[in-house]
Amino acid sequence: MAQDLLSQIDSPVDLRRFRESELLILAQELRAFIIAAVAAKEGHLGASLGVVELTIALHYVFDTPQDLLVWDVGHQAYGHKILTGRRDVFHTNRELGGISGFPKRSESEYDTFGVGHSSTAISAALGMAMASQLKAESRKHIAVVGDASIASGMAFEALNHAGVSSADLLVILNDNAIGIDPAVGALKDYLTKTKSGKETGRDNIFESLNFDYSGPIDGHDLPALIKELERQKTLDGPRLLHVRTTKGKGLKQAELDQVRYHAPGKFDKITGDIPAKDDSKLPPKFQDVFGHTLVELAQQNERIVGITPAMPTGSSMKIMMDAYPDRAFDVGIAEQHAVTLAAGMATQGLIPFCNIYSTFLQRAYDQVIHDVALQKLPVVFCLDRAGLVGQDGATHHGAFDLAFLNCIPDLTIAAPMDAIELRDMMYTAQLGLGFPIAIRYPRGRGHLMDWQRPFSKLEIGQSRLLTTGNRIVVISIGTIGVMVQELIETEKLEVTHVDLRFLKPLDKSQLDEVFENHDHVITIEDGTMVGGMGSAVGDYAFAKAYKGSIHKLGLPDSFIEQGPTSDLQQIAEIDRGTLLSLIKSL
Ligand SMILES: Cc1ncc(C[n+]2csc(CCOP(=O)(O)OP(=O)(O)O)c2C)c(N)n1
Ligand SMILES: CC(=O)[C@@H](O)[C@H](O)COP(=O)(O)O
Ligand SMILES: [Mg+2]
Repeated sequence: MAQDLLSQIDSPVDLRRFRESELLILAQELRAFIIAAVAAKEGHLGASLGVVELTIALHYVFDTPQDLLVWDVGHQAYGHKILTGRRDVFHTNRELGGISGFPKRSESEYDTFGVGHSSTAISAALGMAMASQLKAESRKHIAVVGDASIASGMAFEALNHAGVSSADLLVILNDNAIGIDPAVGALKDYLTKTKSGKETGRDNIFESLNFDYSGPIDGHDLPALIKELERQKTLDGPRLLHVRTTKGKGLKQAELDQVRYHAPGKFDKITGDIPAKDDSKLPPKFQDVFGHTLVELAQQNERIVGITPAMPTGSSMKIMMDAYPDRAFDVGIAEQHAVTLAAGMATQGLIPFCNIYSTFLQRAYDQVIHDVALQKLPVVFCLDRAGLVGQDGATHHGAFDLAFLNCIPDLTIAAPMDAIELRDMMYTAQLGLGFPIAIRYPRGRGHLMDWQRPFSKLEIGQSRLLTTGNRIVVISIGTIGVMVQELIETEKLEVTHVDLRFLKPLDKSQLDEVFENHDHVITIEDGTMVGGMGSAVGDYAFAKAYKGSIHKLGLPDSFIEQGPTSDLQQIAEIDRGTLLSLIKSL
């Protein structure tokens, strides 16, 4: 790039020295930098490309970090990171020991709020604005939130509150008409139709909530953005600036196929092409086993419906949506609603398969307890991305589901070891259980090529004895059992292995037997050790006055950062080497 302005920017202070004409060149450089970095190292692409001009304009006009800028989700904040002192370490984005893929308070004073889950920015920025008022500090507070994220309940709650506050809060609605998948819902229709605030007057939804609404303006017109932000800077109180952008802006393929280029993996930085991969010789991803199995079951059972909160592609619910458009629903980023919607459907005899990433179910905890379990409604929760997820890091690991679900009465909790078990659990779940069940499985692929076997009904709460040894028993839950079994077989260990299958109800008769015949119990899981499967087995052993030793392997009581899942397993000591050493030491 001829001028290389980007390399002159170590902080937004440097940026503010540029002339507006130079900022246009800088936008090109920043875009090229993001494309090159993500092409080589993977990560979120489309969202950051769409806000290049907005990011430059915000740091140019506002006095960051004195003025507080909050990004929603944070997957669009790559430009922000690069302009705020992290250009030279950006090649470590999402790597083990590198910078996080999301804004993170411990990483930079410009990262005012840690994000990863959506729809928090307005609440957080409002909280900051109210704190500034109380402390009589003069600063601006800006929340940048996407069109899909603003449709979430939490964002509405924040708008509702902000509208009756006098807080100095500027909400920038970054409207690109898409989330990860095409945006859904009535608000999307409304936003698409919105013309200028002046034309719609008090009919404008944000004005009705007491916000000073401006826009929509072109989010790629840098001079216009700067002008408007300069104006906004002189204002006070709750205001919303509606900015229209194009996700993937500046890379043709990313603009044309916005879903694929949300996080495309490695690609050619010049052509944008994603290298063709032949996946036909690989075992399927668990999400695809879920999607195809759901369609198979739906063919046989017309009471089955599918629900996803904004993750049709990631969860493969899309397979069901394509096969049965009238029976599968993307409800937008609305985990709480998704769970209670499923509960409502279940009251009327439907069998909802509600697929939610483990980490995002955290948002709907009360709904699982109050709306589903307490009423014993037969909702089938399929919890994808359970366990460690890799590069998304601490905000996204599905570390807590086993622990937070196990204390809920009347909820069955299952975790398949492989694709066949996943299918059989889904099959069993729709046979008219009369109670809710959560089936959790991880990100990525299983290990079985031959997985599309005829269904078998599983006994709820019954484990599977995989090997019989003596003295030592390893109890695993979920896919980590594959590693355990492979270790036992390759090392020819005389160790008993129980694939627990169900955390709840616990297979007490199997546990009684292994306590009776073994001196040492090892539990291993890819969830937190605090309150997880090991705790449940330990509690039962205590109740039975088991005299042997119990060794718990699981995620520690600390947040685990990003990195390749296999590295994180080693760090968390739930890997093959750790298990082998432990077995040998016993
Ligand atoms: C609570 C929660 N649910 C789901 C997600 C997964 N997710 C990440 S980005 C995204 C779409 C966001 O769309 P939008 O707000 O329009 O931002 P854009 O990607 O278009 O910039 C979703 C569903 C999440 N991060 N948090
Ligand atoms: C930012 C966000 O929350 C999603 O984009 C998430 O990174 C998707 O994760 P998967 O890649 O596991 O679908
Ligand atoms: Mg969007």
